[in-house]
This record gives sequence, structure tokens and C-alpha cells, in this order.
Amino acid sequence: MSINLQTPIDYLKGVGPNRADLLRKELGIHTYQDLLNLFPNRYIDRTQYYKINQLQRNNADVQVIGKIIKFEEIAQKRGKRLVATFQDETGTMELVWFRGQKWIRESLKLNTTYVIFGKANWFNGKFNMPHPDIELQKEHEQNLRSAMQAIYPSTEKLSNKGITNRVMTKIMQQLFLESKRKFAETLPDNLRAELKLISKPEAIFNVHFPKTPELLSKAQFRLKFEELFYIQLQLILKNLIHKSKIKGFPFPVVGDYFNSFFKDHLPFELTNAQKRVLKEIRHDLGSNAQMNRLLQGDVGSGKTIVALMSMLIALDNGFQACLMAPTAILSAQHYNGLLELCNDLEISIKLLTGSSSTSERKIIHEELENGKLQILIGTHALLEDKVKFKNLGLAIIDEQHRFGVAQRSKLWKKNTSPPHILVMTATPIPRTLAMSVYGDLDISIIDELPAGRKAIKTVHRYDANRLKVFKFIRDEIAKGRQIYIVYPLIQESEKMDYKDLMDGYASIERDFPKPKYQISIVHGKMKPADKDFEMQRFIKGETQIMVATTVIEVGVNVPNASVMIIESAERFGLAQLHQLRGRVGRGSEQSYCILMTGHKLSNDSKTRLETMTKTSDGFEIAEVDLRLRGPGDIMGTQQSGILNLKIADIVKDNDILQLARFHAKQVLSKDPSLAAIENQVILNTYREMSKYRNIWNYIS
Ligand SMILES: Nc1ncnc2c1ncn2[C@@H]1O[C@H](COP(=O)(O)OP(=O)(O)OP(=O)(O)O)[C@@H](O)[C@H]1O
Repeated sequence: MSINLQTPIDYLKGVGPNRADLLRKELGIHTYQDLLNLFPNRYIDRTQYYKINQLQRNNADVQVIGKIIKFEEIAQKRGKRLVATFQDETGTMELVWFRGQKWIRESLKLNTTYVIFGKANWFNGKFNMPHPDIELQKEHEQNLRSAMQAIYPSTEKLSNKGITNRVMTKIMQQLFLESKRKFAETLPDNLRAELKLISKPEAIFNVHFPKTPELLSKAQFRLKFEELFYIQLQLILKNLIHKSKIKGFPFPVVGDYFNSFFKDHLPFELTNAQKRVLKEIRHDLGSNAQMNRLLQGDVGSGKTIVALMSMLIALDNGFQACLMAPTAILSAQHYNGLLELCNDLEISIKLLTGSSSTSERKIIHEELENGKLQILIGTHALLEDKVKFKNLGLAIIDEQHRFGVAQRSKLWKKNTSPPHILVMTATPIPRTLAMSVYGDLDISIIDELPAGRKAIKTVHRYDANRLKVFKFIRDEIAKGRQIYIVYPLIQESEKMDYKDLMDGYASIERDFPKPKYQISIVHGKMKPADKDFEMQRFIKGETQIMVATTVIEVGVNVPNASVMIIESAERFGLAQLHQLRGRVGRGSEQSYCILMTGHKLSNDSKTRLETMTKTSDGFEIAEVDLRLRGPGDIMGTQQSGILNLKIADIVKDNDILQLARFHAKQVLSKDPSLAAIENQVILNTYREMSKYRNIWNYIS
């Protein structure tokens, strides 16, 4: 019989109340299961020993054989520290304890051979090792089960609180002893046989106590596969359940609005990618299921027209549609853009933002409820309770990152049945991450830019070359082009940044004097109406230079703007730089992006700048970004749960992820309710995991 892995950690012999508390608080380990899932973050060879004269500063994971020749208690600010002089035939070093001195002093003997293990620090002209793992040499040799010793995360940090790596290893050994290694299998035999995966008990043992490097890598592979398999299974199941349970409004008709727009109003030929995506959307809208689709398209790839044409299908079927954007500027831009595109189509479109007046709101509320208003565009003001639709059929969300899952579901409740949802994002999400985080959404990708676009020339220039850059700006303005100059405005240092922006603005005004040059400025501290006014002046071409903060980051569309200057470019993340660059190159003219920095640059900044000058492929940039920052940062806190992966690594284990997704899909396509005998293992494991929410508690 297998043991109950939900037993609280306090019951494990050798843990005790203090350690149990530490394990809970510091490592989130509450149960035997949690402990088993504390996977080592590295392994070291415990048959290799250093001599004291071979030590290097800050040598982590060193082992030395020697004897304690002296103990000393040294008074310090608070209490005392115990220092032992440790000697081998090549020299001496110190072992230091800041707590537990009495017990340590009593349990260690002078002139007896020990093996010490830990991190060697260089301090006051000597090497020392604080809170070492220490064993009698004889015991060490007996205990040595394999050359590879697991090193657990955080034990270095916790060693002064009594949880050294040795303690952790002992606790783990005890767990294996008590459980007699009888862990239930969690993957079906047929899948294991097909993929040559070792059994669960073998995998779990070898990941903690690897017998050979080969077994270790087999164990890691099996456990990573399992972790990713169940996450994918969960996401795909959610999607299947969603599709079968939640009925969407079928939009069977493609009628006059769509057709007359397509025939008479389309200002350009759609790209093949736009056509393909529209087909996917039309297919969803025509089926009985509720659409839940993510539309990914690189900056400037033409998502807006796809959004509009999808809304026209809703209108053709007698439903209302809405489009929600993250900022007032963007909402206004969408609004003006759609008004222009729908020019004489006789569609009623209105804009609702935080700054809409009470009287405007009143009309909007009324017309929404009586169905007169067909398309509503706006910011999160759309989510207010007072905003009630007569029959909302399609909700489009631009830039999902800024809204998050909770808001997505709020839109759902705007109708008796949930409307179809289309989430648009211009921030390319690496495929791996999209698959893991948005597995519950179907994904469409516009992976082609409209014809005739010229690649944006991107260069990196040091501040010292500013005069040359200004000359370049003058030349471009003389050709009739417009320029963006963007300053960072990052929360923590807002005051400083604001000053930089204003100083920058003043110096640009000096170099580009009126009346020859007209300059707009837009930043977050301005009133929405003022921002809008300045934006409009730039859009209309009344000003040639737009000095701004990142408020213009997403979506702003001024095709005549051909130069993007980014000040202090080293302070921006890659995704942001890519977004900002996407504000130019939207027309047919050659466009440029100039990244300005000082000379002092960190390695990460250099990589970011090099990536930007080398490529304009949003997906490639996103992959580099993912490597530099890790997934949590990229997705923001809402989705950071993906970091809860216990053993797999979303970046490095991409191949295993693909494999896991393929098999999860295959299992569910043959047996969606997991009723087959061979899938009972999956069903039970899945239920067990959902019950204790241990690997996917990140899913909302
Ligand atoms: N098929 C096409 N042919 C030519 N121009 C197009 C095509 N599709 C879109 N455009 C134009 O390309 C520009 C960018 O389109 P749009 O604003 O929809 O991009 P986007 O995908 O929303 O990008 P971003 O996320 O950067 O705003 C617009 O000026 C639009 O009119």
C-alpha cells in the first residue's frame, strides 16, 4: 500500500515542530507530498575533495577532510559565535556557527577526522565556512550512496537556522524509509511504454538520490514530462468543457454590413494571414460554441481591421459588439479609425471612457439598453455595472496583458449568455508560454505584415552623438516626416523621470525653435483631454515632433511618423522597445528607430540593444526577453503562477512541453471523459491534483 502523501510534515521522524515551521514558512512545505516535490536544483560530486590550499574565494559546494584543532567562542554585538580551527595537511581554515553553539560544541570532538561541506568565504585573510554540513569521515563514506549529491534550493539560506543541506537530505531519506518507496504510479502504462518513461517510484527516488547520471536524467525527464502533461491536460480539458457546456450565440449570417464593407470599403487588400484569421473567427462565430480566441499579431500587422470585420458579423446577426482598449488614447484612436472605415455604413458607434461626460454616458446607457447603439468602444469604463447591453454578441479586448483574466470574465457577465470573446495582443508571446498560459484560449496568429512595408532601420547611438541625431531629425522633417522622442517614465523614480522628460522637452524646443518646428508633448500627468488634444495635433500633422513617455507605447497609429528616438533606451525592456519601435514603419516610407544611451551599460542592456538592432521579428524578440527576464515578469503578476513549476523549466524544456501537449491532446481526443480503463490512472491523478491544487493552483 502506498503511504498517504497528504500527511502533515510534522509527523515525519526527525522533523519536529521547529523544523516543520521553517519548512512551512520558508519553503512552503506542508505535507509529505510537498517535500517529495522539493526537487534539487543541482547535484554535486561528493567523492571530490578540496585541500585547504586549493580553496578559492566564494567557492560554493566544497568538501574538505580534516580535523578540528581548536574551539573558540568570540563575543559579537549580539551573543557569541563559535569558531573552530579546521586543519588538513595543507593549512587551516575556520568553521563558524552563529547559533546552536552549545550543542555543536558538545557533539564535535577535537582531533577527529571529519568531512565538512559548504561554502568557503574569504574573510579577514582566511577562509571560513559558516554552518558547514559536518560528518565523521567514516559515516560520510558509509552514507555515500552515490557520487551525486542533491543540493536543495534555499538550504544555503536556511543553514544558519538549522536546515542545512545535510539535514534536508536526512529528512528526505527518512521519507523514503517510511514510505518504503511505494509511490503510486501517475502515468498510464501505455504512455510510459511508448515514451520509455521510468516508473514513478524509480523517478522520484533517483531525482533525490541519483544512482547514476543516466538514471538521473531519465528521472528528470519523466518528472518534467508528467508535470507539463498534467498542466496541458488541465488546460485542454478546460477548453473542451467550455466548448461543450457553454453555448455561444451562433452567428450563421454573413450579411450586408460585412459584405458591403468587404466589397466597397476595404481600403486595401487583406494579407493572407488576415484572411486566414478571419476565417478562423468566422468558423468560431458560426458554430454553437462560445468563441474564446486570442489574436496575436506583431505590431502593425493589422489586427484592427480583423476586429472590425468580426464586429460586423455580430451586427449582421442582430447583436451588439464592444471593443475595450487599455488607455483613453487608444480607445479614441480605435473609435476615430472605425468611424472613418465605416464612414457611410450607417452603423451607430460610440466612445465611452473615464472622461465621458454625464450626459454622454446617459445617452450611451440608454442606447445600449434599447439596442440603438451597435458598437461601443472604450476603456475599462465598459466594465462598470451601469453599462448594460441589450444583446452583446462579441466583446473584443485589445491588449490583454493590461486587463487580465478577471476582467475578461467580467465582460462575460454583460449578457445572459456570455458573448464571444476575442482578445488581441500585440506583444508577441513566445509560443511555449502562450501554450502554457493561454492554453484555455484558441490562438490565431497574424504572422505577416502588409505588403510594401520596409524594414525599420534600427541603430544604437551614444548620447555624445546627439548633435548628429538632431541633424538627422531635421533632414527627415524637411522631407515631410514626423518624429517621436520617447522618455522612460518608470514608477519608482517618477519624479526624476518627469524632470528628465521636461529637461529633454526644453532642450528639444531650443534646438527645434518655433515657428519652423511645432512640438507636441504627451505624458501620464496630463489631463486626458489635453493628452488627446496634443495627440490629435500630431495625428493631423500640425506638429512634427511628439515628445512623450511610454503612454504612446501601444497601438498608436500615425503612418507618417518615420523616426522613433528612444531616450535612455537601456532602461526599457525588450517588449517595450519593440512596441515603441512599432509606432513607426506603419506607412510606406523608410522608417528609423534610434536607441540612445550613455556609455555605461549592463550586459543585459547590451543584449537587449543588440537584439533590437539585429531583428524586428517580434517572436524572436519575445524569446530573448523570456530568456533574460523569466516568464513571471513577462506575463505580469496575474499569470506568474506559471512560475510554480516544480521541476520543468518553461524556457529550457520547450521540447518536453510540446511532447506533453501532444500526448495530452491525443489522450483527450480519444477519450475526452477519461473513462477508458487505461486512463484511470490519469483520471485519479488529475482528481487528486485538483483536490489538493498542488500543481495548477495558478489557474484562475
Ligand atoms: N492588409 C493591409 N494592407 C495594407 N495596410 C494595412 C493592412 N492591414 C492593416 N493595414 C494598415 O497597417 C497599419 C497598422 O494596422 P493596425 O493598426 O491594425 O495594426 P495593429 O496590428 O493593431 O498593430 P499595433 O498593435 O501596433 O497597433 C494601419 O495603418 C492599417 O491601416
